[in-house]
Amino acid sequence: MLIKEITLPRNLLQVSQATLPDQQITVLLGPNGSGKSTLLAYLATHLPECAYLPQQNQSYDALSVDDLLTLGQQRATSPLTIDIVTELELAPLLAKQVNQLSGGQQQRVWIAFILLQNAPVILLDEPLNGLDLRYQQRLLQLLPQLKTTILMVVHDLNYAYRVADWIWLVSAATLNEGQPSNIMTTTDLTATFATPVSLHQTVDGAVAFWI
Ligand SMILES: Nc1ncnc2c1ncn2[C@@H]1O[C@H](COP(=O)(O)OP(=O)(O)OP(=O)(O)O)[C@@H](O)[C@H]1O
Repeated sequence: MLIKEITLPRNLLQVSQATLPDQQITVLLGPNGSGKSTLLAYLATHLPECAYLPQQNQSYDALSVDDLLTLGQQRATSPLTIDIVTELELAPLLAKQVNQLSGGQQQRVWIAFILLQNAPVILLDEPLNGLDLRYQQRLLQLLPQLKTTILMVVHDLNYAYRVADWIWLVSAATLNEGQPSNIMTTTDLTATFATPVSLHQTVDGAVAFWI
């Protein structure tokens, strides 16, 4: 596994370097206000060739969905082989204006806009915001197929555990990183979120976090 060493801002975290595994999914976990969005915004301006989905989307609202997705495609240096419009079921929305869509529909469109750019690094700040179960599941299946380097903020521990190859856990200006089973321990999660977290193993071996 190739690992990118990246430099982090000293004013945000006590650690100055972290690893972003190449073509893997890294999930950034941490409490509200711990600096996850700030870190992603910093990386978006310091990592070359990355596509960035902020927590609040920019306003290209007057554009049609079709035009916005075309803009995403135009930013790609090579076209994506996966059909994102089909994967995220966007065909019925193409003729509509982005600002005429529901919150969850808009989020799907913005995710598609980012993924279509086929960037070597993708930064997603809480991409699950507004997505119902069906599209959370779609994204869970879609992201690993992209085979690109992804760093995403997720609050749902179970989703994080399932999608992540690697975890960054931020808290009190520290960053602990490693494989999900090493970092997402009940002791560390309980301490990080100042909330009791327990872990249950189902009969088929799946792991479930409970709060
Ligand atoms: N626009 C801003 N101006 C001033 N301070 C800000 C601004 N945005 C965030 N902060 C501060 O920076 C710190 C980190 O915020 P950030 O949004 O990065 O946290 P976060 O971990 O993404 O939180 P959340 O889980 O709530 O999204 C917080 O203390 C916050 O108050």
